[in-house]
Amino acid sequence: MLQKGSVDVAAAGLSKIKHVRAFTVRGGGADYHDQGEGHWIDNHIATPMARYPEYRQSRQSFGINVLGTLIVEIEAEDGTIGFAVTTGGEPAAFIVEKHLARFLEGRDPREVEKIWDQMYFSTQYYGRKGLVVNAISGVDLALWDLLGKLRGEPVYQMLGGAVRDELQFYATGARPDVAKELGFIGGKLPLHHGPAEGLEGLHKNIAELADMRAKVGDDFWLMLDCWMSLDLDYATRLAHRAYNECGLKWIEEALSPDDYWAYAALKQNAPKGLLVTTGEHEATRWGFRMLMDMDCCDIIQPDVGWCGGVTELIKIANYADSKGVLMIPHGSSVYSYHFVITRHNSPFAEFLMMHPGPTEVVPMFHPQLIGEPVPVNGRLHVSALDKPGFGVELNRDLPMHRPYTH
Ligand SMILES: C[C@H](O)[C@H](O)CC(=O)C(=O)O
Ligand SMILES: [Mg+2]
Repeated sequence: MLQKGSVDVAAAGLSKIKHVRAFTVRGGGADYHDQGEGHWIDNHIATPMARYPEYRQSRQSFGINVLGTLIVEIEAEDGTIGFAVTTGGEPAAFIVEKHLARFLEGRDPREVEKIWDQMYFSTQYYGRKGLVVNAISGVDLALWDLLGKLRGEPVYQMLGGAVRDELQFYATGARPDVAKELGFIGGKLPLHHGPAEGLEGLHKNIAELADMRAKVGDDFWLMLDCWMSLDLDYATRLAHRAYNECGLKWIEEALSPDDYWAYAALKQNAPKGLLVTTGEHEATRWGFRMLMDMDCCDIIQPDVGWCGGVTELIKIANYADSKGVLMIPHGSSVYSYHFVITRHNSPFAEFLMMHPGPTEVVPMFHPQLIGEPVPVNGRLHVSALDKPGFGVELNRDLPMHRPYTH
Protein backbone atom coordinates (compact mmCIF):
# COMPACT_ATOMS: atom_id res chain seq x y z
CA MET A 1 0.00 0.00 0.00
CA LEU A 2 1.32 3.44 -0.97
CA GLN A 3 1.97 6.05 1.71
CA LYS A 4 0.24 9.42 1.28
CA GLY A 5 2.36 11.61 -1.01
CA SER A 6 4.54 8.78 -2.33
CA VAL A 7 4.64 7.78 -5.98
CA ASP A 8 5.48 4.44 -7.50
CA VAL A 9 6.36 3.55 -11.09
CA ALA A 10 3.01 1.98 -11.85
CA ALA A 11 1.13 4.97 -10.42
CA ALA A 12 3.17 7.29 -12.65
CA GLY A 13 2.25 5.13 -15.64
CA LEU A 14 5.84 4.10 -16.38
CA SER A 15 6.86 0.51 -16.70
CA LYS A 16 10.03 -0.87 -15.23
CA ILE A 17 13.08 -1.81 -17.24
CA LYS A 18 12.83 -5.40 -18.40
CA HIS A 19 15.88 -6.01 -20.53
CA VAL A 20 19.13 -4.46 -21.79
CA ARG A 21 20.77 -5.69 -25.00
CA ALA A 22 23.95 -4.69 -26.84
CA PHE A 23 24.63 -5.15 -30.57
CA THR A 24 27.41 -4.25 -32.96
CA VAL A 25 27.15 -3.08 -36.54
CA ARG A 26 29.76 -2.09 -39.12
CA GLY A 27 29.88 0.59 -41.81
CA GLY A 28 29.72 4.26 -40.81
CA GLY A 29 27.04 5.53 -38.47
CA ALA A 30 28.23 6.25 -34.93
CA ASP A 31 31.69 4.89 -35.80
CA TYR A 32 31.93 7.60 -38.44
CA HIS A 33 35.57 6.75 -39.23
CA ASP A 34 34.41 3.33 -40.50
CA GLN A 35 33.98 4.52 -44.11
CA GLY A 36 34.82 3.10 -47.54
CA GLU A 37 37.92 3.88 -49.57
CA GLY A 38 38.41 7.38 -50.95
CA HIS A 39 36.47 9.14 -48.18
CA TRP A 40 37.90 12.54 -47.18
CA ILE A 41 37.97 11.40 -43.53
CA ASP A 42 40.73 8.89 -44.25
CA ASN A 43 42.91 10.88 -46.62
CA HIS A 44 46.35 11.63 -45.13
CA ILE A 45 45.07 13.29 -41.95
CA ALA A 46 47.61 14.30 -39.29
CA THR A 47 47.47 11.95 -36.28
CA PRO A 48 49.75 10.96 -33.40
CA MET A 49 50.55 7.81 -35.44
CA ALA A 50 51.80 9.83 -38.42
CA ARG A 51 55.31 9.76 -36.94
CA TYR A 52 55.35 6.24 -38.42
CA PRO A 53 55.38 6.69 -42.21
CA GLU A 54 53.54 3.41 -42.78
CA TYR A 55 50.50 4.74 -40.85
CA ARG A 56 50.49 8.24 -42.34
CA GLN A 57 48.27 7.94 -45.38
CA SER A 58 45.28 6.21 -43.78
CA ARG A 59 43.90 6.22 -40.23
CA GLN A 60 42.23 2.89 -40.94
CA SER A 61 45.76 1.45 -41.38
CA PHE A 62 46.39 1.87 -37.64
CA GLY A 63 42.89 0.75 -36.69
CA ILE A 64 40.81 3.90 -36.21
CA ASN A 65 37.70 1.93 -37.20
CA VAL A 66 38.56 -1.28 -35.38
CA LEU A 67 35.73 -1.03 -32.85
CA GLY A 68 32.67 -0.32 -34.99
CA THR A 69 29.33 0.88 -33.69
CA LEU A 70 27.73 -0.18 -30.41
CA ILE A 71 23.93 -0.24 -30.26
CA VAL A 72 22.31 -0.34 -26.83
CA GLU A 73 18.64 -1.24 -26.52
CA ILE A 74 16.66 -0.93 -23.31
CA GLU A 75 13.23 -2.54 -23.27
CA ALA A 76 10.58 -1.67 -20.70
CA GLU A 77 8.01 -4.14 -19.40
CA ASP A 78 5.32 -2.62 -21.64
CA GLY A 79 7.46 -3.33 -24.75
CA THR A 80 8.66 0.25 -25.28
CA ILE A 81 12.27 0.29 -26.49
CA GLY A 82 14.80 3.05 -26.05
CA PHE A 83 18.07 2.80 -27.94
CA ALA A 84 21.30 4.64 -28.67
CA VAL A 85 24.33 4.26 -30.91
CA THR A 86 27.93 5.14 -30.11
CA THR A 87 31.37 3.67 -30.79
CA GLY A 88 32.73 0.74 -28.81
CA GLY A 89 31.76 -2.34 -30.81
CA GLU A 90 32.24 -5.80 -29.37
CA PRO A 91 34.27 -4.96 -26.23
CA ALA A 92 31.71 -2.33 -25.23
CA ALA A 93 28.91 -4.84 -25.92
CA PHE A 94 30.58 -7.19 -23.42
CA ILE A 95 30.70 -4.45 -20.77
CA VAL A 96 27.04 -3.54 -21.32
CA GLU A 97 25.72 -7.11 -21.25
CA LYS A 98 27.97 -8.63 -18.59
CA HIS A 99 28.45 -5.68 -16.24
CA LEU A 100 26.17 -2.66 -16.72
CA ALA A 101 22.82 -4.35 -17.46
CA ARG A 102 22.44 -5.41 -13.81
CA PHE A 103 22.07 -1.75 -12.74
CA LEU A 104 19.02 -1.27 -14.97
CA GLU A 105 16.94 -4.41 -15.15
CA GLY A 106 13.97 -4.38 -12.79
CA ARG A 107 14.53 -0.69 -12.05
CA ASP A 108 12.49 2.48 -12.51
CA PRO A 109 13.69 4.17 -15.75
CA ARG A 110 13.56 7.57 -14.04
CA GLU A 111 16.52 6.65 -11.83
CA VAL A 112 19.02 8.10 -14.31
CA GLU A 113 21.35 9.61 -11.69
CA LYS A 114 21.55 6.50 -9.51
CA ILE A 115 21.99 4.21 -12.51
CA TRP A 116 24.80 6.42 -13.89
CA ASP A 117 26.50 6.53 -10.51
CA GLN A 118 26.36 2.75 -10.15
CA MET A 119 27.62 2.15 -13.71
CA TYR A 120 30.54 4.54 -13.23
CA PHE A 121 31.68 3.52 -9.75
CA SER A 122 31.27 -0.22 -10.34
CA THR A 123 33.63 0.03 -13.35
CA GLN A 124 35.98 2.64 -11.94
CA TYR A 125 38.71 0.09 -11.20
CA TYR A 126 39.09 -0.62 -14.93
CA GLY A 127 37.24 2.30 -16.50
CA ARG A 128 37.10 6.08 -15.92
CA LYS A 129 37.68 7.05 -19.58
CA GLY A 130 37.67 5.67 -23.11
CA LEU A 131 35.85 2.48 -23.99
CA VAL A 132 34.13 1.95 -20.64
CA VAL A 133 32.75 5.47 -20.59
CA ASN A 134 31.65 5.01 -24.21
CA ALA A 135 29.66 1.98 -23.04
CA ILE A 136 28.21 3.91 -20.08
CA SER A 137 27.32 6.78 -22.45
CA GLY A 138 25.52 4.38 -24.79
CA VAL A 139 23.43 3.01 -21.93
CA ASP A 140 22.71 6.47 -20.54
CA LEU A 141 21.56 7.77 -23.95
CA ALA A 142 19.37 4.71 -24.48
CA LEU A 143 17.84 5.31 -21.05
CA TRP A 144 17.01 8.96 -21.86
CA ASP A 145 15.53 7.76 -25.17
CA LEU A 146 13.41 5.20 -23.33
CA LEU A 147 12.27 7.75 -20.76
CA GLY A 148 11.29 10.16 -23.51
CA LYS A 149 9.41 7.45 -25.37
CA LEU A 150 7.59 6.34 -22.20
CA ARG A 151 6.63 9.93 -21.38
CA GLY A 152 5.91 10.94 -24.97
CA GLU A 153 8.40 13.80 -24.65
CA PRO A 154 11.49 14.84 -26.61
CA VAL A 155 14.73 14.71 -24.63
CA TYR A 156 15.28 18.46 -25.07
CA GLN A 157 12.00 19.12 -23.25
CA MET A 158 13.04 16.83 -20.39
CA LEU A 159 16.29 18.83 -20.17
CA GLY A 160 14.47 22.08 -19.53
CA GLY A 161 13.28 23.09 -22.98
CA ALA A 162 14.71 25.06 -25.90
CA VAL A 163 16.35 28.44 -25.31
CA ARG A 164 16.14 29.34 -29.02
CA ASP A 165 14.04 28.37 -32.03
CA GLU A 166 16.78 26.84 -34.13
CA LEU A 167 20.24 25.33 -34.09
CA GLN A 168 22.93 26.76 -36.31
CA PHE A 169 25.84 24.65 -37.48
CA TYR A 170 29.40 24.78 -38.65
CA ALA A 171 30.52 21.92 -40.90
CA THR A 172 33.54 19.65 -40.48
CA GLY A 173 35.08 18.30 -43.67
CA ALA A 174 37.59 18.86 -46.41
CA ARG A 175 35.42 21.44 -48.28
CA PRO A 176 34.57 24.53 -46.21
CA ASP A 177 33.97 26.33 -49.53
CA VAL A 178 31.08 23.93 -50.23
CA ALA A 179 29.93 24.24 -46.60
CA LYS A 180 29.65 28.00 -47.11
CA GLU A 181 27.45 27.51 -50.18
CA LEU A 182 25.30 25.08 -48.18
CA GLY A 183 24.58 27.77 -45.57
CA PHE A 184 26.87 26.70 -42.69
CA ILE A 185 28.35 29.39 -40.44
CA GLY A 186 31.90 28.01 -40.72
CA GLY A 187 34.05 25.14 -41.88
CA LYS A 188 36.54 23.02 -39.98
CA LEU A 189 39.29 21.41 -42.02
CA PRO A 190 41.28 18.39 -40.99
CA LEU A 191 45.00 19.14 -40.67
CA HIS A 192 46.87 17.01 -43.18
CA HIS A 193 50.52 17.18 -42.13
CA GLY A 194 52.02 16.65 -38.68
CA PRO A 195 55.40 17.46 -37.13
CA ALA A 196 57.05 14.37 -38.69
CA GLU A 197 56.58 15.99 -42.11
CA GLY A 198 58.76 18.90 -41.03
CA LEU A 199 58.80 22.45 -42.30
CA GLU A 200 57.64 21.33 -45.73
CA GLY A 201 54.50 19.88 -44.11
CA LEU A 202 53.92 23.07 -42.13
CA HIS A 203 54.15 25.13 -45.32
CA LYS A 204 51.69 22.76 -47.02
CA ASN A 205 49.26 23.12 -44.09
CA ILE A 206 49.39 26.91 -44.34
CA ALA A 207 49.12 26.86 -48.15
CA GLU A 208 46.00 24.69 -47.96
CA LEU A 209 44.42 26.97 -45.38
CA ALA A 210 45.34 30.09 -47.37
CA ASP A 211 43.81 28.55 -50.48
CA MET A 212 40.60 27.87 -48.57
CA ARG A 213 40.58 31.40 -47.13
CA ALA A 214 40.82 32.77 -50.66
CA LYS A 215 37.84 30.61 -51.66
CA VAL A 216 35.56 31.46 -48.73
CA GLY A 217 36.39 35.14 -48.28
CA ASP A 218 37.42 37.03 -45.15
CA ASP A 219 34.41 36.61 -42.88
CA PHE A 220 33.60 32.91 -43.04
CA TRP A 221 34.86 30.97 -39.98
CA LEU A 222 37.72 28.61 -40.74
CA MET A 223 38.95 26.17 -38.11
CA LEU A 224 41.62 23.44 -38.04
CA ASP A 225 41.13 20.02 -36.47
CA CYS A 226 44.52 18.58 -35.49
CA TRP A 227 43.26 15.28 -34.00
CA MET A 228 45.88 15.09 -31.19
CA SER A 229 48.74 15.12 -33.71
CA LEU A 230 51.02 18.01 -32.66
CA ASP A 231 53.59 18.94 -30.06
CA LEU A 232 53.54 22.27 -28.25
CA ASP A 233 56.22 23.91 -30.37
CA TYR A 234 54.60 22.92 -33.69
CA ALA A 235 51.13 23.83 -32.43
CA THR A 236 52.33 27.27 -31.33
CA ARG A 237 53.99 27.98 -34.68
CA LEU A 238 50.98 26.70 -36.60
CA ALA A 239 48.62 28.77 -34.44
CA HIS A 240 50.50 32.01 -35.09
CA ARG A 241 50.87 31.49 -38.83
CA ALA A 242 47.32 30.21 -39.32
CA TYR A 243 45.86 33.14 -37.37
CA ASN A 244 48.06 35.88 -38.83
CA GLU A 245 48.15 34.68 -42.43
CA CYS A 246 44.76 33.01 -42.81
CA GLY A 247 42.46 34.37 -40.07
CA LEU A 248 41.96 31.00 -38.37
CA LYS A 249 39.13 31.05 -35.82
CA TRP A 250 40.19 28.10 -33.68
CA ILE A 251 42.82 25.41 -33.40
CA GLU A 252 41.26 22.15 -32.25
CA GLU A 253 42.66 19.20 -30.35
CA ALA A 254 46.24 20.14 -31.19
CA LEU A 255 47.82 18.02 -28.46
CA SER A 256 47.50 14.74 -26.59
CA PRO A 257 44.36 14.77 -24.42
CA ASP A 258 46.51 13.68 -21.45
CA ASP A 259 48.81 16.70 -21.70
CA TYR A 260 46.79 19.30 -19.80
CA TRP A 261 50.01 21.23 -19.11
CA ALA A 262 50.80 21.62 -22.81
CA TYR A 263 47.22 22.78 -23.51
CA ALA A 264 47.55 25.40 -20.77
CA ALA A 265 50.82 26.55 -22.35
CA LEU A 266 49.30 26.59 -25.85
CA LYS A 267 46.44 28.76 -24.63
CA GLN A 268 49.00 31.16 -23.15
CA ASN A 269 51.19 31.11 -26.28
CA ALA A 270 48.43 31.36 -28.91
CA PRO A 271 47.77 34.74 -30.51
CA LYS A 272 45.04 36.76 -28.79
CA GLY A 273 41.86 36.28 -30.81
CA LEU A 274 42.55 32.67 -31.79
CA LEU A 275 40.49 30.17 -29.79
CA VAL A 276 42.00 26.96 -28.42
CA THR A 277 39.48 24.12 -28.33
CA THR A 278 39.57 20.51 -27.19
CA GLY A 279 37.73 17.78 -25.31
CA GLU A 280 36.25 15.27 -27.77
CA HIS A 281 38.47 12.55 -26.25
CA GLU A 282 37.95 13.75 -22.67
CA ALA A 283 35.41 12.16 -20.35
CA THR A 284 33.35 12.89 -17.24
CA ARG A 285 32.98 15.95 -15.03
CA TRP A 286 36.42 15.29 -13.56
CA GLY A 287 38.25 15.27 -16.91
CA PHE A 288 36.53 18.46 -18.03
CA ARG A 289 37.17 20.07 -14.67
CA MET A 290 40.90 19.51 -15.29
CA LEU A 291 40.61 21.20 -18.69
CA MET A 292 38.76 24.17 -17.28
CA ASP A 293 40.56 24.59 -13.94
CA MET A 294 43.92 24.42 -15.70
CA ASP A 295 42.70 27.00 -18.25
CA CYS A 296 43.48 24.68 -21.17
CA CYS A 297 40.99 25.99 -23.72
CA ASP A 298 38.34 28.53 -24.70
CA ILE A 299 35.77 25.97 -25.90
CA ILE A 300 35.20 22.47 -24.56
CA GLN A 301 33.97 19.87 -27.05
CA PRO A 302 32.61 16.81 -25.23
CA ASP A 303 31.16 14.04 -27.38
CA VAL A 304 27.80 13.09 -25.84
CA GLY A 305 28.35 9.45 -26.80
CA TRP A 306 31.82 9.31 -25.23
CA CYS A 307 31.92 11.70 -22.26
CA GLY A 308 29.35 9.86 -20.11
CA GLY A 309 26.06 10.57 -21.91
CA VAL A 310 23.48 13.26 -21.22
CA THR A 311 23.47 12.67 -17.46
CA GLU A 312 27.18 13.55 -17.26
CA LEU A 313 27.01 16.27 -19.90
CA ILE A 314 24.57 18.21 -17.69
CA LYS A 315 27.29 18.45 -15.03
CA ILE A 316 30.04 19.27 -17.53
CA ALA A 317 27.93 21.95 -19.23
CA ASN A 318 26.88 23.55 -15.94
CA TYR A 319 30.49 23.81 -14.80
CA ALA A 320 31.48 25.31 -18.16
CA ASP A 321 28.63 27.80 -17.90
CA SER A 322 29.75 28.89 -14.44
CA LYS A 323 33.30 29.42 -15.75
CA GLY A 324 32.20 31.33 -18.86
CA VAL A 325 33.50 28.59 -21.16
CA LEU A 326 31.59 27.67 -24.33
CA MET A 327 30.49 24.05 -24.70
CA ILE A 328 30.18 22.97 -28.34
CA PRO A 329 29.78 19.18 -28.44
CA HIS A 330 31.74 17.07 -30.86
CA GLY A 331 29.59 15.50 -33.63
CA SER A 332 27.12 13.03 -32.12
CA SER A 333 24.07 13.96 -34.18
CA VAL A 334 20.70 13.95 -32.35
CA TYR A 335 22.37 13.28 -29.02
CA SER A 336 24.07 16.65 -29.34
CA TYR A 337 21.15 18.53 -30.94
CA HIS A 338 18.75 17.81 -28.06
CA PHE A 339 21.31 19.19 -25.61
CA VAL A 340 22.63 22.20 -27.49
CA ILE A 341 19.15 23.65 -28.06
CA THR A 342 18.69 23.87 -24.26
CA ARG A 343 21.89 25.83 -23.51
CA HIS A 344 22.98 29.44 -23.86
CA ASN A 345 26.64 28.48 -23.55
CA SER A 346 26.25 26.25 -26.64
CA PRO A 347 25.29 28.86 -29.24
CA PHE A 348 25.98 26.61 -32.24
CA ALA A 349 26.68 22.96 -33.05
CA GLU A 350 28.96 20.80 -35.18
CA PHE A 351 27.79 18.99 -38.28
CA LEU A 352 30.21 16.32 -39.49
CA MET A 353 30.01 16.02 -43.27
CA MET A 354 29.83 12.30 -43.93
CA HIS A 355 29.46 12.54 -47.70
CA PRO A 356 32.78 11.20 -49.13
CA GLY A 357 33.40 14.44 -51.16
CA PRO A 358 32.13 16.05 -48.96
CA THR A 359 29.88 17.99 -51.29
CA GLU A 360 26.40 17.17 -49.97
CA VAL A 361 24.63 17.13 -46.63
CA VAL A 362 23.86 13.54 -45.60
CA PRO A 363 22.68 12.36 -42.16
CA MET A 364 25.68 12.15 -39.82
CA PHE A 365 24.93 8.67 -38.50
CA HIS A 366 23.66 7.23 -41.80
CA PRO A 367 22.64 4.43 -42.24
CA GLN A 368 21.93 3.55 -38.63
CA LEU A 369 19.20 6.01 -37.69
CA ILE A 370 15.82 6.43 -39.34
CA GLY A 371 14.42 9.96 -39.23
CA GLU A 372 17.78 11.60 -38.39
CA PRO A 373 17.29 15.34 -39.01
CA VAL A 374 19.86 17.27 -41.06
CA PRO A 375 20.52 21.00 -41.26
CA VAL A 376 18.82 22.90 -44.04
CA ASN A 377 20.75 26.01 -45.06
CA GLY A 378 23.02 25.34 -42.05
CA ARG A 379 20.09 25.42 -39.62
CA LEU A 380 17.65 23.12 -37.90
CA HIS A 381 14.34 24.33 -36.46
CA VAL A 382 13.48 23.04 -32.99
CA SER A 383 10.31 21.47 -34.40
CA ALA A 384 12.56 18.88 -36.14
CA LEU A 385 13.29 17.55 -32.63
CA ASP A 386 9.64 17.34 -31.57
CA LYS A 387 9.34 13.58 -31.28
CA PRO A 388 9.59 11.35 -28.19
CA GLY A 389 13.06 10.53 -26.91
CA PHE A 390 15.82 11.47 -29.33
CA GLY A 391 13.24 11.30 -32.11
CA VAL A 392 14.90 8.61 -34.23
CA GLU A 393 14.40 4.90 -34.83
CA LEU A 394 16.98 2.19 -35.33
CA ASN A 395 17.42 0.92 -38.88
CA ARG A 396 16.71 -2.75 -38.26
CA ASP A 397 17.50 -3.72 -41.84
CA LEU A 398 21.20 -3.49 -40.96
CA PRO A 399 23.03 -6.73 -40.10
CA MET A 400 23.15 -6.30 -36.30
CA HIS A 401 25.20 -8.77 -34.29
CA ARG A 402 24.67 -9.57 -30.59
CA PRO A 403 28.03 -11.04 -29.51
CA TYR A 404 27.13 -11.57 -25.81
CA THR A 405 24.00 -12.25 -23.80
CA HIS A 406 23.28 -12.38 -20.09
C1 LIG B 1 38.26 15.46 -38.93
C2 LIG B 1 38.81 14.91 -37.66
O1 LIG B 1 40.07 14.35 -37.89
C3 LIG B 1 37.92 13.85 -37.03
O2 LIG B 1 37.71 12.80 -37.93
C4 LIG B 1 36.59 14.42 -36.60
C5 LIG B 1 36.75 15.38 -35.50
O3 LIG B 1 37.70 15.38 -34.74
C6 LIG B 1 35.73 16.42 -35.32
O4 LIG B 1 34.69 16.36 -35.95
O5 LIG B 1 35.95 17.30 -34.50
MG1 LIG C 1 37.84 17.28 -33.56
